[in-house]
Amino acid sequence: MGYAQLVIGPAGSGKSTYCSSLHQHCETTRRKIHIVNLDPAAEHFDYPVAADIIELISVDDAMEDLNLRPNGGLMYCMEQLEGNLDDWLEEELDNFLDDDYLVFDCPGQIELFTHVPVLQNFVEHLQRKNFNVCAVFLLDSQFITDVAKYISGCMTSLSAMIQLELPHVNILSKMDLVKNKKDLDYYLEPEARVLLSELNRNMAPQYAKLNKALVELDEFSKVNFVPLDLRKESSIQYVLSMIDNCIQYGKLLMLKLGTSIRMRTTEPSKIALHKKAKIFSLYDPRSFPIKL
Ligand SMILES: Nc1nc2c(ncn2[C@@H]2O[C@H](COP(=O)(O)OP(=O)(O)OP(=O)(O)O)[C@@H](O)[C@H]2O)c(=O)[nH]1
Ligand SMILES: [Mg+2]
Repeated sequence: MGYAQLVIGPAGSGKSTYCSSLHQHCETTRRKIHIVNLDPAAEHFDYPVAADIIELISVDDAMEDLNLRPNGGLMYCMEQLEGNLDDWLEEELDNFLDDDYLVFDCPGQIELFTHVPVLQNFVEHLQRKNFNVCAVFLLDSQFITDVAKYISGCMTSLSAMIQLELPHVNILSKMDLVKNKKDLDYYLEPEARVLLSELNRNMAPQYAKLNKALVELDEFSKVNFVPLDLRKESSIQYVLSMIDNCIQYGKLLMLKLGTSIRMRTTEPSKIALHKKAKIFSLYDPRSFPIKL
């Protein structure tokens, strides 16, 4: 059983920076993760690249060979990825161990997770290879300076959730740039009634019916954001443990640990205590209180 995060979100939302900080955090905590670059336009990396789509195709090559513009070039590259799942991806995955933890740093074109099936097929392939996959959707906290932008971010996330049909964690990135954290409480625990009145106040009256329909969407209540401040290890750990929970990372490890503890000690109270400590630190996000 392998584990994977699919890091998605609009362009510039902080996906690659998140991957790099996550890698550093895992190094510090002596945990092994591998970051795979799926962005054929990426040139510089702040993390060691365990596998790279550029070895298959790059946007520059696609643009030059087919006379495409950057967006067309990127979509072409992603189609190439889709067509090479059984060979290129298969070969790359063979380089990892069965229970490895991979983090896929995706491009920011929103069509990739709204209406083009590339990532959907990619995920299905990973699942066939026995990976537990979680979608990690990043939204720039600067994006939600007003309620309309917040709703638009939620809709994008929702469409990724519906398309990918994966366990899904929404992250509000770049929290270090938020001056007044209190302003965000409103969005982190949104109330439909308050959102609606705010929307109506900001928009022309002809949108009132649309606003009401949007805010009352049942699925809308499933979109919740977790703030992430990369300056704080506790914040990274909190987000990571939420994602681990979603993909049940640690369950197998815990079983193995349980067995090895039992082999070293036969005293039942000690076994229970050790197990409890491990379960708590591996699974429970509350063991890493988040301070904003
Ligand atoms: N202050 C601050 N800046 C950040 C943070 N995360 C990312 N940035 C900046 O935001 C910009 C975009 O970050 P990236 O990590 O490249 O974003 P991305 O989502 O990978 O972008 P694309 O790959 O182009 O879609 C860069 O200038 C980063 O330095 C953060 O947590 N805080
Ligand atoms: Mg990037």
